[in-house]
Amino acid sequence: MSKPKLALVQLAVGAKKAVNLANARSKVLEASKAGANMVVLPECFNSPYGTQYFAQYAEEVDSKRPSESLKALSAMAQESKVYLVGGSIPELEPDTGNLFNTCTVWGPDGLLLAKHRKVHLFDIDFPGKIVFKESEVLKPGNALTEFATPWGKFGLGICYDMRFPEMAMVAARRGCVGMIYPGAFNTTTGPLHWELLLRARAMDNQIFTAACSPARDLNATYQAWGHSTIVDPYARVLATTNEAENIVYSDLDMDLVDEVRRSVPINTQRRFDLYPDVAATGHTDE
Ligand SMILES: NC(=O)CCC(=O)C(=O)O
Repeated sequence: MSKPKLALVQLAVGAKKAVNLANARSKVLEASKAGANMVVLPECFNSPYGTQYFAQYAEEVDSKRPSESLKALSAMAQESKVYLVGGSIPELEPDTGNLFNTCTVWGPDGLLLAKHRKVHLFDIDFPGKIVFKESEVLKPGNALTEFATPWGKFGLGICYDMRFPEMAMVAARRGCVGMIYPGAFNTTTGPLHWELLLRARAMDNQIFTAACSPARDLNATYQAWGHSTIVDPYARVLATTNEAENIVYSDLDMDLVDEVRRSVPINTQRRFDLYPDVAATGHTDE
């Protein structure tokens, strides 16, 4: 099948972890019944998003000793027979006590396919609007991550990671056909940059991009932007939504990746002689 259906579950996340897990399960099943082959959950899908919550909700991420959220994700993927990008959860590394913001990806057999620790921590200071410092409590991951599906390889990033074009560029040069970002932008930077970043990453790399947010909770300390969005390799928005709980669907025509690359062949026109400090890794002319 060259047109898998992608579903982004813009989940309403609250303070009760068990409720979040149950809600995620019912939405993943709903998406699967609607024909989705790949389903994405948002950043921090099992806990409210905020530095004050990470330690309280954190779990070990070890598929050999699955914790509450990992068991739930594995079961959801298996029950619904989808590729499941399990949003992210706060991860506790038991040996060091370090905390990470971590995404896990599951196959339709319920087995763990990939684990990505957020590489670029969300530290911003937008005067009069928002100050947020993930690095006060989290450590950054130190690896780029991709996972294989029957429709091609996808790169993974978490939210703020989408601001770094190098990550998506390297994934595309390594043959990824898309980037998936569980994310939780806010009401200051969301309207400014969320869609623009997704379209930019798609356009520069001629890949699909998708970002899945939690729904906005007006009682939460952090107001998520919502607007979960899927973009095609021409940088066209295929599907999006507002801030309410919802599932965003789109069929992905995988032939578009080659089509746009034939029409606008930037992949074979790069001048690495003029920018030798930019890696040519995986570039099609190598
Ligand atoms: N959770 C995040 O990383 C938020 C990123 C964000 O809002 C941004 O503007 O970047």
